[in-house]
Amino acid sequence: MRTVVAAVIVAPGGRVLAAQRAEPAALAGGWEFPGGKVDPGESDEAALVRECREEIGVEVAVGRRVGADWPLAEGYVMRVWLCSLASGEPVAKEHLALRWLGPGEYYDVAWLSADLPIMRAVENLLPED
Ligand SMILES: Nc1nc2c([nH]c(=O)n2[C@H]2C[C@H](O)[C@@H](COP(=O)(O)OP(=O)(O)OP(=O)(O)O)O2)c(=O)[nH]1
Repeated sequence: MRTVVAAVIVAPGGRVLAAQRAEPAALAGGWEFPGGKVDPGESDEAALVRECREEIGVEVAVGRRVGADWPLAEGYVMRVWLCSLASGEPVAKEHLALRWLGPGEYYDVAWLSADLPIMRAVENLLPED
């Protein structure tokens, strides 16, 4: 079983960063949390920081975990953490677009099917404004 890590980057005002996948064709256009596969020998947290640096050009501070292992297709599980921005502003290096979703906008994008329950869990963790 391989692990995919993903970062729910939370900014002031309860904004959450969503990223639109560019590939593969089956997932292109769907929205996800920045992240990717953990490399052999790499820790989950190191992979999370690396992927955010590579994909959106920011340094993140890793916070609390969201849920346990979230099932993905094809022998993968996803592990998710709340993160905050330590430095930089996100830019789409590998995605089609990035979008900050404020409270009331969390379901305004077409989340990948695995991500919809994660967004619901995140909503319960974020303080209400
Ligand atoms: N990063 C990320 N992947 C997700 C999410 N939801 C979801 O179903 N996935 C799936 C899509 C992909 O099949 C897999 C992650 O693969 P990836 O393409 O992001 O991994 P990677 O950056 O390491 O890319 P690669 O080196 O394998 O090309 O997990 C999510 O929120 N974030």
